[in-house]
Amino acid sequence: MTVVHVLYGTESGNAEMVADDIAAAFGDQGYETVTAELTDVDVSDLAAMEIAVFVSSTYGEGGLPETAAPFHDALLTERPDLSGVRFAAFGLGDSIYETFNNAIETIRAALLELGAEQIGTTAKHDAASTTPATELADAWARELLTLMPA
Ligand SMILES: Cc1cc2nc3c(=O)[nH]c(=O)nc-3n(C[C@H](O)[C@H](O)[C@H](O)COP(=O)(O)O)c2cc1C
Repeated sequence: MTVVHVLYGTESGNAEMVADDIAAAFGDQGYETVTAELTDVDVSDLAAMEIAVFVSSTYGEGGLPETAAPFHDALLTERPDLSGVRFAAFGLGDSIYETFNNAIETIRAALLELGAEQIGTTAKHDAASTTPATELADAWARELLTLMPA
């Protein structure tokens, strides 16, 4: 069965919890999952991933978390051909900021530019809402599972 890579960038741990939840939802359905922080992902390994789920919070003025920025820089420098990669995207942010959830859009844009194809909708958790990120992650992962290739 397809291996699902869940790759996250975080500053204070919320994206890691979400990544763990998404991996658990896929694991429950029999998928093999690999969860990794983006600092530990080599851009040159990305092209071989059939399915990658990106999870990232936003920091500063709409910037990437420190653990995701080097990965994004490397993507734009090394420019791997990602035409065989399907990805899904889950962002965490806070609507108090004008730059709400910018980081996941930045990552999405780079992946699409390099030929990767998105599956499903981009989730955008709002820390100002009453919905816990893990609750949104569970619902979103269930929806994503229905879109997975056989
Ligand atoms: C200093 C600081 C700056 C932030 N900047 C933004 C921002 O520009 N846009 C946004 O949508 N959220 C912003 N956030 C909200 C975080 O993205 C949100 O709290 C998220 O859940 C943190 O996830 P993490 O624990 O995985 O880093 C900021 C939070 C902090 C503490």
